[in-house]
Amino acid sequence: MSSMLEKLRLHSVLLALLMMALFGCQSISSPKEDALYHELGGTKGIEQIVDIFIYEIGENEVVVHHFEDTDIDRFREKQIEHLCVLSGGPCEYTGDDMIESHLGMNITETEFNSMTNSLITALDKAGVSLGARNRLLSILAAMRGEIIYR
Ligand code: HEM
Repeated sequence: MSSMLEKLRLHSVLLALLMMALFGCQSISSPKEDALYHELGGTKGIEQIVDIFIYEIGENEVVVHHFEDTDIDRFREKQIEHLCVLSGGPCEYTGDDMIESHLGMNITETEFNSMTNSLITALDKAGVSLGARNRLLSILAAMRGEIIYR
């Protein structure tokens, strides 16, 4: 009985290896893991989104005062990495976590919503589809509690 089980186990391992050789590892684990990353236009697209987003923040009177002492080059780099990772792209986020990044800012709900609107404008201007935009926004909305009133 146990050798039968061992044979079965061996067969499934061999089958999995065969599938991996035929289709690649990704298609077995999760075929669409990086779909959002591609819908945002990959790294080039995300860079463009973040550049427009930074411009929109500069035009946003509700939130811009928070950025008075911010190193914008670092902010740009960390935003690009962050959006890349959140959308399933092949990147590494090297910035601070969300609580730490916004500590002492006492960001209000109104400010959070206004910042989200600036991002929506940026996604719109970059030509991101409504579906991809909404998927990204729902990922970001989940971080709200880590960001406001810190
Ligand atoms: C879901 C919403 C948000 C996300 C995902 C997010 C993400 C980030 C990231 C990745 C960084 C870089 C961290 C680092 O430098 O290591 C950052 C920094 C920063 N964020 Fe946010 N943020 C959000 C909302 C907001 C809001 C609503 C405001 C202000 C109203 C804000 C203001 C800032 C500022 C000023 C910095 C730079 C801090 C510094 O100068 O060191 N963020 N954020």
